[in-house]
Amino acid sequence: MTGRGMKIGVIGAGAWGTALAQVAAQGEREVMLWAREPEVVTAVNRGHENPLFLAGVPLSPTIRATGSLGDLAGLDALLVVVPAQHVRAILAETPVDGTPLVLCAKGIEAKTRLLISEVVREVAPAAPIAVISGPTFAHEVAAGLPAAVTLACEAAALRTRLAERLAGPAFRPYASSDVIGAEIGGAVKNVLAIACGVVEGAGLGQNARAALIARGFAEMTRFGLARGARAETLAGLSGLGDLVLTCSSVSSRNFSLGVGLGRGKAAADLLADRKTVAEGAFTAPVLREAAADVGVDMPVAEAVCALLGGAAVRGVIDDLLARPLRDEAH
Ligand SMILES: NC(=O)c1ccc[n+]([C@@H]2O[C@H](COP(=O)([O-])OP(=O)(O)OC[C@H]3O[C@@H](n4cnc5c(N)ncnc54)[C@H](O)[C@@H]3O)[C@@H](O)[C@H]2O)c1
Ligand SMILES: O=P(O)(O)OC[C@H](O)CO
Repeated sequence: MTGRGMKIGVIGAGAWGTALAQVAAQGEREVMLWAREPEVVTAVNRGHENPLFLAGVPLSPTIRATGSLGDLAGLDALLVVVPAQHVRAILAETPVDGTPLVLCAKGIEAKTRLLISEVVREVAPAAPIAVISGPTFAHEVAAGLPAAVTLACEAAALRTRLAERLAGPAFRPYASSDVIGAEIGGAVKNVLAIACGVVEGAGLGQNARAALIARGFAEMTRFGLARGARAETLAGLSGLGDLVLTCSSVSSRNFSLGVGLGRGKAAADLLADRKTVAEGAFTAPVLREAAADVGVDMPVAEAVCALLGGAAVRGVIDDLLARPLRDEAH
């Protein structure tokens, strides 16, 4: 079978799961979308919209929503798009067996320090794994605006089939075999986006933001290389590409969280009662631990942890600027 005939299911009907269902439904192909919220199931099936997470985007009528994970049995591939901290629990209830899983969450599991592919190898050991990651605001992708992603999978045949299945006139997957590299870029950029939001919120200027993106990329690269990622993946769509996007726009939930912190608001207040996820808030503390595990210095990520923990913005910035001078290559 060519990739074009693959039957696709999507687990998670937040903004990104809904946008990816829309991508997979191009050409009037059927897609099964699992939503946790019954009102989302009803809205997608009756009104072809997801007002809770992707308001204002008309969805393809060939997307069928379900609240039962059992309805995903027997499909040819499942896109896993629940937030990183929930992937383990949701997959434990999903009939996966040997179905390929395409991991789309950007984060690190807090209680284990595992990348999501490592979590999935524990919970669904027979499933082949791929990762989609890159600079993709869901509302733009769902509206059919051009976007490109890294599609990483070690198995060349599956990689090709998934790329054939998901590519569209405006959605371009670029193939890679570096699963860990694609995951690390997506997870780390969310933490760095919070830092860039702080720069914006505290009014520190465009020079400071550009410096932070460059030094943040140096941190991402040090950590990624220590964990076995390839440098070209980190410099590609899922690393530098997504870092630049997320560090430049209030469309990013992580950047916006940072703006609030930079204006002196408390993290607890900014995070309370939110329906949408700012993954960097969960990733920052575990990234600090994971970096220490491999002996990598990540001062920007450390600063984000301090701010999320309630430290005053001015003091954290002063500490960052007062660090000993060093070679740029380190
Ligand atoms: N939104 C984007 O533009 C975008 C783009 C690329 C990647 N991502 C990544 O996709 C992942 C999902 O983000 P999103 O933006 O689609 O979500 P969202 O913020 O739009 O919605 C929150 C999601 O979390 C789910 N959820 C909440 N509590 C849960 C629980 N206990 N168990 C399982 N699911 C639960 C909700 O059902 C909903 O699907 C994240 O890792 C995010 O970083 C998002
Ligand atoms: O809104 P954010 O910060 O979760 O970013 C969304 C995507 O990851 C951008 O690629």
